[in-house]
Amino acid sequence: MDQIPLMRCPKANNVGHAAIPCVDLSAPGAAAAVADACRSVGFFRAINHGVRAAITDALEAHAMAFFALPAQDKLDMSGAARPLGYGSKTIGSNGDVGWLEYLFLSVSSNSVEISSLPPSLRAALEAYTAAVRELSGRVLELIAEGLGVDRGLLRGLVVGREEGSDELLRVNHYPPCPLRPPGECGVTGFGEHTDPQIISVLRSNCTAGLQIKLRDGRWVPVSPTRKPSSSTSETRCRLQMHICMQVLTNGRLRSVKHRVVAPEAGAHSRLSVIYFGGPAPSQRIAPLPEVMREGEQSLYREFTWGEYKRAAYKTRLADHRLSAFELRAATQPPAASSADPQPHCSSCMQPPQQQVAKVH
Ligand SMILES: O=C(O)CCC(=O)C(=O)O
Ligand SMILES: [Fe+2]
Repeated sequence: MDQIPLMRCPKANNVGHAAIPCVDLSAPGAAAAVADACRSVGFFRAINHGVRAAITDALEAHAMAFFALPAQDKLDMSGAARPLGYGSKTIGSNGDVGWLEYLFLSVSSNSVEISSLPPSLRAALEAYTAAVRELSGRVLELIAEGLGVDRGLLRGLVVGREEGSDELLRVNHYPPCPLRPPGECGVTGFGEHTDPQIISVLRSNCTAGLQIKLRDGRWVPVSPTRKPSSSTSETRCRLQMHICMQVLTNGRLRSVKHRVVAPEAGAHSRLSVIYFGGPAPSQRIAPLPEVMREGEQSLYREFTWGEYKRAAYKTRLADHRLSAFELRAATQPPAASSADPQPHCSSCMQPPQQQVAKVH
């Protein structure tokens, strides 16, 4: 038994399902639709993406079997997350907590780094990574096309680099939480954040919990996907544009803030798998001249991916990870933190409190 502090997570506005674009990646207008979704929301649901349901189903089954093992076995197989490995309730090393356990892996060279994972899980992770890497490459091509730049420009940062790239896979398991905070609040599964890489592909089992923040500030739930029928060969994936895409496009594409509310007692466990694509540590990151208009001021200074990652690992989940690289920061006094204020429960009108709960 463990004792951990829990944060309350306000429930989202129940209005936004329609606000999340759905893009058919095989349709003729896919490039424009993807670029539009990345400009407006920073998040979309993809269909006809080519990742077969058999691959996601196998990963889901093997991951669930792994999470059902005793805690010590999970730690012995993968090591404690620092930041890679098996983690439970703590996220990163800067004080973030959530009602979840997870595996966080480097999957850069087509082979999952943690060699002591069960072979069937490793094989499922490798098959999934290969499929999702390909999907990410296609989406990066579509984004480039939608932005009117060379098709290979963004893909080349992440996929097929000889010197390797920075690809990570996170498998999150959120068991139902027996606690019910008062009012319209749930328990935080994964706190508010923007993902740190260039592109993320998120796939979850058919459970609710994910919320995203729209440009107008409203948090909206992302509706769970339906179980695929036997005639459907692929499940739905969600794609998110991430923080460094914001730099590369000089703010044209925005990172989306998102968070997860843990399932309530009696609900199904949530399982999500997120692929995070990023470049090699030596890659220089700066707004792409091809994307900018003549005379446009760069909003960010140039940095290397390695420099950015070192800074990112020092931040907390809700922190704004780009502040050190914003050029405005050099001329204006920096805000204490550009993260949103701590969430309040709308119905109980109290700041979230830390509750101490016993969890298994
Ligand atoms: O579990 C989810 O659905 C999302 C988790 C997430 O945002 C992350 O791991 O970065
Ligand atoms: Fe995330």
